[in-house]
Amino acid sequence: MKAVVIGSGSWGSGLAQVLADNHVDVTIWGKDEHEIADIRDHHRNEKYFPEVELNHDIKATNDIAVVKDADIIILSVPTIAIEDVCRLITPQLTKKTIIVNTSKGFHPETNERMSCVIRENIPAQYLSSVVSLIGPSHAEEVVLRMLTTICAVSLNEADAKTVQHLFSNQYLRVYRGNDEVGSEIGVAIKNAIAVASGILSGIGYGDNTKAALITRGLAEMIRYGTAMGGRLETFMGLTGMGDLIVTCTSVHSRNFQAGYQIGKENSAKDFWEHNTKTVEGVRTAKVIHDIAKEKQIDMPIVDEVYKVLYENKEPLESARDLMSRELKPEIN
Ligand SMILES: NC(=O)C1=CN([C@@H]2O[C@H](COP(=O)(O)OP(=O)(O)OC[C@H]3O[C@@H](n4cnc5c(N)ncnc54)[C@H](O)[C@@H]3O)[C@@H](O)[C@H]2O)C=CC1
Ligand SMILES: O=C(CO)COP(=O)(O)O
Repeated sequence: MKAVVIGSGSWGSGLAQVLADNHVDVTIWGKDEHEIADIRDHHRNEKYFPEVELNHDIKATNDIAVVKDADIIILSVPTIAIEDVCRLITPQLTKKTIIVNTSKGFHPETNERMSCVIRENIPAQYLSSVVSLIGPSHAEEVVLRMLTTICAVSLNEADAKTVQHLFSNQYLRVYRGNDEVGSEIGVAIKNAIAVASGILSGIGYGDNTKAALITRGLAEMIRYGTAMGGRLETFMGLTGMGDLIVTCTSVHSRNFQAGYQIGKENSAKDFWEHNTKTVEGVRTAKVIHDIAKEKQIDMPIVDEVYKVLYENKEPLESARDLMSRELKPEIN
């Protein structure tokens, strides 16, 4: 089995190491020459994990021809780059391949889910199926081989099983699922809620606030996700509640960190001017806000994140407005 990981950032490096630990022949392809040279020559990815020595069996290259005879290709780039990398690899493909999606969010213009974007851009003769490998998994902990569980979600059960077995080991346990809609929506929305979690912590609120945010954030995820066709039980699992918890509570989360800065400064201005990191929740908040408005789905937390990010609303005012909404029964 030959695997190629597209993307030499934090998650691409983390997943490549899992495969190398499992004795799979794995090569990382990246466009960033410095990241690739660092992995290839020094077995490190200093930009993301300054203290970590990666598995020496991970190969790395800038040459996209590496995907030619791959049995499985793992896409680990931000959602804005998924269509580009599909177009880049397609002319190289010579046989049917499993494409693994690991990105969390929507297409930057069409707002489509990642599996749909991949199916539209990789011709059927080269695509066995799309499997999304998603769940609560910060790369910073996976590279240190800390116990982690994720889910291989696909409409093709045989390919989901292949991915499940390929990645599972003593520190990474991979479950299987087939609710593509629910899972992909769950892992996208949790990023927008994690921005809210960071904002509230940045303002200075505590654990009660975080518990409230996670619980009511889950209610919004379920309301939106089931309206879009996801199954209720999916949102109780790793790609729903699981990913929501880890992203809303972890210092590793870039979505949480972005929100924290915004809450501390009581403004999103500096974030917009200076951010260079991958913060998927920022665009996701806009997508969910726009679609929920059109479909009249009540999403008060996501709406306030949207207002802070795109309408210059002060986070303190957003928190006040959330608390002074009409009083309701808990289950709705
Ligand atoms: N970092 C993590 O712990 C996890 C990240 N994810 C998801 O994985 C996706 C990728 O995120 P990260 O690896 O964390 O981002 P990152 O910011 O650490 O790395 C992104 C990588 O993609 C490359 N890239 C960007 N645009 C590109 C393009 N047009 N063509 C080729 N390469 C391009 C960059 O050079 C960089 O190497 C995101 O959707 C994220 O939500 C999912 C689970 C865990
Ligand atoms: O998706 C993740 C963990 O499951 C990574 O979260 P961040 O993108 O917020 O760092």
